Amino acid sequence: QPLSLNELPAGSLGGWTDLYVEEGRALGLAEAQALLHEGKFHPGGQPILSQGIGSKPRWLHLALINPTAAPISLKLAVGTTWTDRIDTYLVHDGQPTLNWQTGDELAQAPGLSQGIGYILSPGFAPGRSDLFLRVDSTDPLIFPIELLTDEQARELQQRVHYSYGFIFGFMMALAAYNATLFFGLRKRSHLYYAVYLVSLVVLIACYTGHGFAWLWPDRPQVQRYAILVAMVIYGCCGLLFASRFLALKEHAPRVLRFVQSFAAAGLAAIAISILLDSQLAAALVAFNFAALFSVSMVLLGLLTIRNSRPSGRYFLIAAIFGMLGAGSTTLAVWGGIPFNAVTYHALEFGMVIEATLFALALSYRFNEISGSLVEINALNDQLSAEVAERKKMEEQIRQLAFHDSLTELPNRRLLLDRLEQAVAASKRKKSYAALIFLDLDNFKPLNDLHGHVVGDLLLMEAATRLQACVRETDTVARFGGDEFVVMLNDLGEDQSASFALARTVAEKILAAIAGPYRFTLAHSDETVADVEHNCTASIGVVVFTDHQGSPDDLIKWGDDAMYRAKMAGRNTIRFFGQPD
Ligand SMILES: Nc1nc2c(ncn2[C@@H]2O[C@H](COP(=O)(O)OP(=O)(O)OP(=O)(O)O)[C@@H](O)[C@H]2O)c(=O)[nH]1
Repeated sequence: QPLSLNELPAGSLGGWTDLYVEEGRALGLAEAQALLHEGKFHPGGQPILSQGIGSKPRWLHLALINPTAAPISLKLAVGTTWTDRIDTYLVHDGQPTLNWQTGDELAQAPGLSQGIGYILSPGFAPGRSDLFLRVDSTDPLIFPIELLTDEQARELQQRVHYSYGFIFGFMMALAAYNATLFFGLRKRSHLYYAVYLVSLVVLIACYTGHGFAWLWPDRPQVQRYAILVAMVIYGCCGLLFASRFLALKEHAPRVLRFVQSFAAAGLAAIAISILLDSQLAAALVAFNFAALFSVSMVLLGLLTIRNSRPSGRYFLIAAIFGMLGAGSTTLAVWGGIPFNAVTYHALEFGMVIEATLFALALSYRFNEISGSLVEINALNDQLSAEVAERKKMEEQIRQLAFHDSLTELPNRRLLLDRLEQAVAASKRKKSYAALIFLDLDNFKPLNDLHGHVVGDLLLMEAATRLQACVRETDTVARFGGDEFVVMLNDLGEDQSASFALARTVAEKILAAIAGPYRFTLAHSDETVADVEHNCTASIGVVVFTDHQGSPDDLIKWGDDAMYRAKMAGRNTIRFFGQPD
């Protein structure tokens, strides 16, 4: 029963066709017509003919009738963009009126419509027409046939263009975002993810015919393998990303080796198929690889879940969507499940969901890392604080070891060290230095009368006064009890000038110490008492240069001279080596 062009059903017209499978040599139109007359064609049955990889060429016949008095022009949309060869004949009143060849075997394939197939604009004269289509494809043979009005065809093309615009835009934006993240964060998962997305865009561009239409329209030999190679590369990029994201190297090195071998085997097999120029072998490799790839992604996700890595959960869900999508489309194109809009576009739906979930997985991973970074920073701060505290303690220990805790002046140990340096320096510079040994006079009665606290206050005050008498480069040390030692460096090369200088300082010290001391004491019964005390010092001075003595000698000589000052009635100065 011819199909009326006035009342065309929606969707693919495969159910209205008659079908003949070519055995052996290729037939011409006349032979096909004869076979149709002989009743050798059988009903097409399914709306979309789907025969899988490497099927035999087929003839399809569609009887049509234009019941109007005027010619009707329609759009005939047939095949998929990867169909190798389509020969279309329109016969009116037994006479061929149209003979049209296309398919991705031909350069500048006529009528190629990206994302749809091939679109032809036949005119149907009033009365009966017979449409004969010979289709030959090593790539999976999927053959929708639709007759559309100009308006419907335009709408279909627009819809397809917008959908792919969205898919390409979404994937490329995500890829660019992840590439940027990689350059910012130097995390290779982001880079591999960007590469994986780009490989997916390339794959989609290949099988929708965008590549063939825009990039290599004159190279059908490229088109012959482009989709199949893109399928394998896409799988390898997916595995690369998964291996990195799931850190297989660290957590499952054996699985990583297996994944690497699988990817290498896929690449080698497709390369060999191309070298042998076997499109059939390449198609079998690509489809088997794609199917195994989908399964491996899910297995990898399961493996990481088993190893209780939380980001593996996102990965698994994403991989399941990806697998359902890629698996459905692969099987539909391969001929395993019915080919329709849903199964055909399942890959794209699945991938948009997968990409979104992978992006979530990556941000989750990012959160995990920044969480650890915050912890590390906190630990670092704690550690820095502890190091600072330790340094402070060390400083305190050094202070205690080399300083007197009451007056904070250098103690005897540091004094000996400085004396050693001073002796060495005077030797080097040939200049004089002086050691002033000082003992407070009648200090004990102060302690006895007012207590040790007052004695301490006086010692501290005496230390301050001593420091005020000398230069910063000189040293004032507490030798012990009420004894202090002042060292004067660099008095010059002249002996008598050095003696004079040392005397001047000693006298200055004598005067400074002799000033009255006033303290206000707060007793435990909350009464306050003012204490005034006059104190003097006996001073022994040693002026030395070069190797006149060791530090111990110098101190001893200073002590002797001081003792002479005590003997001379206190509050006076005596020089070592000089008569009284
Ligand atoms: N308050 C206080 N007293 C101290 C400290 N170290 C030593 N003394 C006291 O200082 C006194 C030192 O006495 P001496 O130097 O022997 O005698 P002095 O009374 O000063 O008499 P001369 O030196 O002979 O004039 C002792 O009574 C010590 O107990 C200290 O750190 N604080």
